[in-house]
Amino acid sequence: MEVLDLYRRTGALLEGHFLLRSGVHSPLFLQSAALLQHPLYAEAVGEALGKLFEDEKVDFVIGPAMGGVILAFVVARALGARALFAEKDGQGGMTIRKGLTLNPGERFLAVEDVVTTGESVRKAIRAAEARGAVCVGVGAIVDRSGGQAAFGVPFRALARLQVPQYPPEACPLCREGVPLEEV
Ligand SMILES: O=P(O)(O)OC[C@H]1O[C@H](OP(=O)(O)OP(=O)(O)O)[C@H](O)[C@@H]1O
Ligand SMILES: O=C(O)c1cc(=O)[nH]c(=O)[nH]1
Ligand SMILES: [Mg+2]
Repeated sequence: MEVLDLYRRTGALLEGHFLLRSGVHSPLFLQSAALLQHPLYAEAVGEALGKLFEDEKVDFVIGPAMGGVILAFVVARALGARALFAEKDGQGGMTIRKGLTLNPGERFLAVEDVVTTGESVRKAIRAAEARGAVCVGVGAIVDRSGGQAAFGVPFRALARLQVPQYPPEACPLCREGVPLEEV
């Protein structure tokens, strides 16, 4: 499966001038919600990503909300595991709501729609580790970190992209006056 085609086909591959979560600017943005709103595509992505981790015997899959919620569900379904999510805690971190079951020693896979710095999925990992679970891998639909993101466990993605990104003060799109979009 060529996932970038799915992004393109569903109008999820945006070109322009975007502010990313990490504060940098980029001419390309992957709007995963536009792809994952299609259950059949979401399921296909979940199966393909799950396949990359089928030997890991995970108890649950967790993703950082919002982008990681549907993804964790479809990957968990493909692996026969539980699906959890971590939520922004309003203080820069992520938390897992009390009602979600999570036992010390359980093995989990963390999933993310798009990894740029990896900081968002790292926060979800920390939230699960704080409850005693053990991270055995990180999966992403797209790794756009340019090989920079690392988690100390196997990190696998369905696609890897090399995309320009700029600190705001050195952004050529800002200099050209292209309006900045906060998606
Ligand atoms: O690797 P990073 O530098 O952390 O950037 C990537 C993150 O940014 C987006 O989430 P965002 O928090 O913007 O919004 P969401 O609620 O739609 O997931 C995306 O879903 C990733 O979680
Ligand atoms: O880095 C981000 O914030 C980011 C990049 C991207 O392509 N898509 C997304 O949802 N977030
Ligand atoms: Mg996200």
